[in-house]
Amino acid sequence: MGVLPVAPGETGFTAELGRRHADLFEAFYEHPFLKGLREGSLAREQVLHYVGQDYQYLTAYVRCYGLGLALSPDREWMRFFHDGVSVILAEEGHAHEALCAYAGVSYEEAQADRLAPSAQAYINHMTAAGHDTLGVLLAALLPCPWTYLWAAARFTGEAPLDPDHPFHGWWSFYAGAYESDKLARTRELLDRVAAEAGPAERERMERAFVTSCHYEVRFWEMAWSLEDWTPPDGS
Ligand SMILES: Cc1ncc(CO)c(N)n1
Repeated sequence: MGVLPVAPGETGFTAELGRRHADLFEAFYEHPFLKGLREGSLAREQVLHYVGQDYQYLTAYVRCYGLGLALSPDREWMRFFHDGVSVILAEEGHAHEALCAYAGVSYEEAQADRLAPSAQAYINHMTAAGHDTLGVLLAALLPCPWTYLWAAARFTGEAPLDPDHPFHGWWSFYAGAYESDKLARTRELLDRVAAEAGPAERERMERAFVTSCHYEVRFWEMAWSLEDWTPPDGS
């Protein structure tokens, strides 16, 4: 087991989730696609497949924040979802642009016109959570910032990021403060709803969280294997 996503002594619902499912964070970190992002060794078409799908994924993520707005009990929650939407719309493209620069294409050229199966499944899962409770929705949305932030902090914490690293812009974006605020805030709000939820809802929250963790790993696998809708040939 590598570096835990939760600091020793941290308490609360999300700390328990992180501890219980640390194996999925590890699978995320060790996936060959993320290893390729660390080592700067990905094939151009893998990077482009990822960018095209991730653009669509983040668009869906913004829609899920819209569902969160609709479920918000007060303006504090509304501000959280509103600010999250702003960061994604205004900032997160920079991470993709760093990948496009590596592949030598414009952002427009990297766009995909169809979701791959794993991206579609992840989006469907988050959207369904948005029709449950605020707690279940937020639990489904948490692995997105948590896995990336934790991975970026871990990687850039091991050694200073080489300014000439081919994916420097991508790693520095996720290691940056913007996202790290979002993670702390998401965990704080989720801990708060979990404390008020009954056992049945907390169980649905955990299930939603774990499913999203699995989908994070599968998103790498999708990009790594250039997954699309071509039916298996049966051989
Ligand atoms: C699939 C996925 N998960 C998490 C993030 C981080 O925002 C992202 N860009 N894409």
